[in-house]
Amino acid sequence: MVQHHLTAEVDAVVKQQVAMARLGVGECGTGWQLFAEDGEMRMYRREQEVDGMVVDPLKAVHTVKGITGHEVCHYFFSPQYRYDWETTLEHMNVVETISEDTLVFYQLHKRIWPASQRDVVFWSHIRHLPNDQDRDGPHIWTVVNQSTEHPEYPGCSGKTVRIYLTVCLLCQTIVNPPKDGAPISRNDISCKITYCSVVNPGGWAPASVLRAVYKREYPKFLKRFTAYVINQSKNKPIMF
Ligand SMILES: CCCCCc1ccc(-c2ccc(S(=O)(=O)CCO)cc2)cc1[C@H]1C[C@H]1c1ccccn1
Repeated sequence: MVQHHLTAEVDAVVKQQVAMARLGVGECGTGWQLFAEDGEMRMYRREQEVDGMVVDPLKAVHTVKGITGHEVCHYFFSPQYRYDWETTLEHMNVVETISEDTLVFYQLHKRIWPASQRDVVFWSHIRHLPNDQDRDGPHIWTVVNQSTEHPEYPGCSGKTVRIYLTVCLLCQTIVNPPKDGAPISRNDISCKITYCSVVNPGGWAPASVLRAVYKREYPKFLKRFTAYVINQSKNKPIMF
């Protein structure tokens, strides 16, 4: 099978991002500050600037009952559901289908006053990995999104500012089998979610504006997305 020119990059970035996501916030060195908490959800960020621009890495951990890692990654990766949960989207389209588990997206996000409107081109890859703690346990599922270039979407349209991002959603399914040997139901499962994101906002935007936007948007996004997966999955057979 002829390899796509991105195949090697996808494999390298996915491996690197999964390794990073697996590190707890304690282990990846100090500097992680908790900035939002809601029930089981904890959101951390590190204050980081690149060429005077705020690119604060974000790491969120969350545990959600009644859904699996496969289901969380399925709804995060698949384009047909995106408008349902990504409220900051003005337009999205699949630019290229590299394979059934690797797509290239274009996304135009709603303008966030006073900054100019942003857009992004990224490849998105979904993969499951053997669970190295529990050999016969459910696999770990991940989706990695990484900015990329695409000839049809040069980053200099003038009207919008091109952003750059690396995102890793890593999901571990926890099963507590019922004592009486009954079949596993949604009451017996939960999903440990780690969401890592680094967004370079492209053109300059005031640090105070960016930090306020991230502080507001990320918790909203993760709560809304996980609620969406619960609602979509509740009356369907469990996807392990
Ligand atoms: C002045 C603001 C400049 C940056 C605006 C912007 C653009 C894209 C993005 C973004 C793009 C993709 C992803 S994803 O995880 O791959 C899912 C697929 O959509 C996630 C977040 C974020 C933000 C920042 C609003 C902030 C924000 C944070 C979470 C959600 C929406 N907006």
